[in-house]
Amino acid sequence: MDMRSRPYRSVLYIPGSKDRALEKARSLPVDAIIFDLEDAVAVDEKPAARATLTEALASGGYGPRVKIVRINGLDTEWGRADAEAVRNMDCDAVLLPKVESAAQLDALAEITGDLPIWAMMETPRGMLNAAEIAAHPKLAGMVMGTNDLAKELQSRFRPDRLPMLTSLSLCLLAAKAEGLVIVDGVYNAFKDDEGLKAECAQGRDMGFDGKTLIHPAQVEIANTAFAPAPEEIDLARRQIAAFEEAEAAGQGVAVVDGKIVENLHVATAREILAKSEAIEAITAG
Ligand SMILES: CC(C)(COP(=O)(O)OP(=O)(O)OC[C@H]1O[C@@H](n2cnc3c(N)ncnc32)[C@H](O)[C@@H]1OP(=O)(O)O)[C@@H](O)C(=O)NCCC(=O)NCCSC(=O)C[C@H](O)C(=O)O
Ligand SMILES: [Mg+2]
Repeated sequence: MDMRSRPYRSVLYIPGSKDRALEKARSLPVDAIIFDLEDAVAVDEKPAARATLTEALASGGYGPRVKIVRINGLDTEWGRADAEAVRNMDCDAVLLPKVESAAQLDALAEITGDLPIWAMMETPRGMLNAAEIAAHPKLAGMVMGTNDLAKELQSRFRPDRLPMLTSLSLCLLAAKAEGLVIVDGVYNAFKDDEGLKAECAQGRDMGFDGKTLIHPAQVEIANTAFAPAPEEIDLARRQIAAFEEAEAAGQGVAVVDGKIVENLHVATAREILAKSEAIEAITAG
């Protein structure tokens, strides 16, 4: 399956330094994993984490989960060594934090070659340059870094995320314009299921492909929120059938449940069914 057509409902951060978490992730029903060498790893542990992660990935066992390694920024003392190590790791993509320009992606690509790049979108300048960043030829996905963004914006947490909406929308527009994957930021209160559900629902409604997570307890909620619901699948099937029937009768529009169905709605219905099948395929396999 092509990297961009895979599901990304649940994208779990795992500190690259934590053996127990690296082991546990092999059995968690997540769509993708971000193996972190940046903020989840203490300064004293950075070089050791790089070695631990290289070994864990070489040992395998992560199955169909997309494996993304988040390195430290290239302007830090660890960034270059991380990028050189990632080039030889068994992973699907490299994730660069605090991306603010396409030039930063060029610099990374010089080290990591053909490996797809993902960008953390988490600074005001990154938001303003989102279109340029998304258009980079090596970029495959964007990850919202809402903790860093809140720090930079000096905004407060609100359940409705009003202070974040402009930034989330700018990155969504940039990612969608280029056909990239884009996943929402983390929900820090990992024991607050209701809060997480609400934030997942908001992210799903906005058009995000999934949510980044910090704890295994968050996985099921994200998987449910970002998968097509049974009612959506049923409606998609009925829309396709009704439209095909209308077309056969020489008409360009059908009506289902009192609402019009045109070509564009059929395209969305087919995407819903394709996503549902992709989820079934990775769940079964
Ligand atoms: C938040 C945690 C520190 C909590 O850890 P812990 O106290 O160990 O939790 P539990 O005892 O409830 O853990 C139960 C079991 O689950 C495993 N576990 C915990 N977290 C993970 C994980 N992320 N992946 C895999 N497995 C995990 C424990 O090992 C226990 O296993 P077992 O022993 O078998 O029962 C911890 O969850 C944690 O460190 N989370 C990740 C934090 C992180 O990655 N932070 C950085 C990313 S967030 C960010 O930076 C986003 C962005 O840049 C931004 O700016 O917004
Ligand atoms: Mg961050």
